Amino acid sequence: MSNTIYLGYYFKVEPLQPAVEILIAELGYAGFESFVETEDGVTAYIQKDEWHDAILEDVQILNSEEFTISYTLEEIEQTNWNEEWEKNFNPIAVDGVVTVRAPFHEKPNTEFDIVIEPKMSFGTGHHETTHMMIQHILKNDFKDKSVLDMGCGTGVLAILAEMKGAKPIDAVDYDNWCYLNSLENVERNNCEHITVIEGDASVLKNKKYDIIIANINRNILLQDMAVYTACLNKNGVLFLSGFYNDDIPIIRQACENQMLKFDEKLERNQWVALKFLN
Ligand SMILES: C[S@@+](CC[C@H](N)C(=O)[O-])C[C@H]1O[C@@H](n2cnc3c(N)ncnc32)[C@H](O)[C@@H]1O
Repeated sequence: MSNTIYLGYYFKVEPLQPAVEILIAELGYAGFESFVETEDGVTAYIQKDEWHDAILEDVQILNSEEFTISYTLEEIEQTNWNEEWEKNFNPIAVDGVVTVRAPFHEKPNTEFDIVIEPKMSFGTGHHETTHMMIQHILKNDFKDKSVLDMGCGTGVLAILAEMKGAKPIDAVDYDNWCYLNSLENVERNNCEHITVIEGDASVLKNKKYDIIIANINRNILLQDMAVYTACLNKNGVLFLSGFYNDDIPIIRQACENQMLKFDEKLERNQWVALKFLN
């Protein structure tokens, strides 16, 4: 890690909230890896290798007339990411039942205590979509269910599924960093039933699951929906997130094309997490 070249985008945002929160979420989906909130906005980092010309094209809040957002850009050699995120990562509590925290935070009193070293993978519980997927997992029966966590990030959802009694569990991510980070976090939480796999939907051939959790993004979900549903057992459950309220009709249609039935919606700040039944 020590010599990786990053690009730092220094965003100035006026007024700050909720624009900064939305900006971070959108940049996260565009591929930015790390964020540091500042007095007048936010600094967002992306590896130079991951950067492309159209990186800000889908960041819709930049076109908003409600907020004034400007930025400057700088190339940096980042050597101390851990220190940056440790300063900015607070524990997250979901519904007073689950805490997602880093190893250096104090042990909480919640029923489920998930310790993750997020470094740069998505899945600290801070994002709306992770938060709602945690809520879905809490509300549903996972005892002895086989589970796929597709796009596992830090592995946080797979880890909670195991804590709720699921087994066996496959946690899949196509990003090498997320794969390694999930392996670390699985071990850190003493999970025994999770297999972490590096890859995309192509690794799902001949697999079957009672429950599939996929918090990815609209386009990947639409692209891989048929593969997911082929892996879902009869009476299985599919949880989807990583998209906005406005995307529901197209996602619902894709699920209904696969004969899945819409069952429940959770919503936070226009992000949604849907539950479908097979
Ligand atoms: C929004 S994050 C979700 C992380 C975590 N599951 C959570 O809920 O916080 C989406 C993850 O999906 C992964 N991903 C994106 N496209 C993928 C694909 N086609 N196959 C597998 N993983 C993918 C990304 O690397 C990222 O870690």
